[in-house]
Amino acid sequence: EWVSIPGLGPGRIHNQESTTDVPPSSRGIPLIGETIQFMAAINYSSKGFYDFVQTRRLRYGNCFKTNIFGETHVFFSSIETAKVILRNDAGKFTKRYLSSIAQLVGDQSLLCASSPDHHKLIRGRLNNLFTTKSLSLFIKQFDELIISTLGGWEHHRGGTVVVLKEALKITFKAMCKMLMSLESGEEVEMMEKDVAEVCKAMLAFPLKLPWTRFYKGLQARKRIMETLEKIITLRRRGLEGCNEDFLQYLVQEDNRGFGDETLKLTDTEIKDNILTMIIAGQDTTASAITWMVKYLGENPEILDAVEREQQKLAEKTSTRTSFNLTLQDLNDMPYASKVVKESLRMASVVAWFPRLVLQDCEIEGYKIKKGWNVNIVAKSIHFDPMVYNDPNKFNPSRFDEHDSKPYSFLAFGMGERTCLGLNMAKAMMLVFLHRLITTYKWKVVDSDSSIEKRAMFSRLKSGCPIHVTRLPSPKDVKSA
Ligand code: HEM
Repeated sequence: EWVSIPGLGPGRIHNQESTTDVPPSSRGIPLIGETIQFMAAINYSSKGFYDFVQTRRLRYGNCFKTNIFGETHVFFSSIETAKVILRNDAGKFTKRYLSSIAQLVGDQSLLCASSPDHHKLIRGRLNNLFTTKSLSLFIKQFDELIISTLGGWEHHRGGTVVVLKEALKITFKAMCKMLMSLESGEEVEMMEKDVAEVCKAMLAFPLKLPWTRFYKGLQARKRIMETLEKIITLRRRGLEGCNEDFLQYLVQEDNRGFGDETLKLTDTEIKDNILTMIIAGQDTTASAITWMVKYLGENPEILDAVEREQQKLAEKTSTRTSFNLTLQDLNDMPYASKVVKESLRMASVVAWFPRLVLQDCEIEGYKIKKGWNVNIVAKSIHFDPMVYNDPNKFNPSRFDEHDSKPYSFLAFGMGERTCLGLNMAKAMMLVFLHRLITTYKWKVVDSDSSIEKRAMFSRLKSGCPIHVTRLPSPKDVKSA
């Protein structure tokens, strides 16, 4: 169970020494600061990074300062500050990841773009890809993918599958198809392994020696870039049919040229951002799906309610010529949508959002200096009892009321850096849920809640193994 700390209002200070306007902190060791404690939490604690934050929140309150990798970091856990920093009205903040992460996903990546102008350019170009039309096509493709994958689960190891492992395979395939129309083959398998190596290296100590995780991650990135280069070259030469995918759109728009060279994305920008979208979309969504299955497995009444809703929908779709799920079907899943939202709150897959301070400013009464890093801890907000009643309880109905506090739900971030793929992520979770529930009776066979060590996104260590037994299909039920 996550520890919740009642009564920690914004800026409440527990440290007697902190009477100045500098955020409370422990000094740590000169130069190294609290790097060791931070890395220890990521590498050894069953709650990962969150353990580092929670220990200090208990000591100092919702705001504390520390030093990691030679830089000053201030962590904030209140909705008021989340609003100030994520809205960024005065342009005082920009995003900045640890430089090791930027090296792995690429310095042209939207995820890491620090310069506001560069971010705006890339975001503008990528944003065009996330239309309702592409979402509808994606839902159909994802549904077909899920049906074909899920179909064999009852024959797999006596009906036991590890949800995270399967979800990672499925979301990887979905991303590759949507982005580049890549479906199977050696290239895809190699890339899947390499993307996993890149992800593993993200929170590793940034040492470039051949046996380190970081080095292996960089090598994997190099191989991915070479594959993407080959694919882009073929597309630019018009040698690869007329695919309706994100890459084709990016290449075509570039060929049209807009008459403005500055709006063109270079091949490096395209490559970095294809990798970015695979990383941003695969691991996060697979982790969220896994947590959702775990929470439902632990809450049978909620599972019953969502089963009723989904079976009703399955009866409806089984009478249609195409029984694939549509965007409209997903809009007709009000309870499952709340299950998805509540799972995202509790899982807090992206636990914190890092920003760089561009100008001296004051937050929560503390002086924050230019050059410092400020971090919004979404997970602390999601588990704050002042924000969510009984936050450790999995309760989708808490979202029945529509008047939630602003900046209280941060699973996809907020403001100018909000997740670009949020509708696709929610769609994947809903389609997965529908097919799992209407195909199988299932139960979780390992209740461990520990988080996987060293993972960039919050992932369940057990991977959530489940045992499945096939249900009769709605058509069989009718004809019986
Ligand atoms: C459940 C799944 C997902 C979660 C929880 C998630 C969460 C997030 C969060 C919290 C951010 C903002 C971080 C910040 O402000 O510092 C973000 C950004 C981003 N996400 Fe997602 N995401 C998910 C799925 C996806 C998918 C499927 C895609 C792509 C298809 C995607 C693409 C992106 C991109 C490109 C950004 C960077 C946006 C920018 O900086 O302007 N995400 N995501």
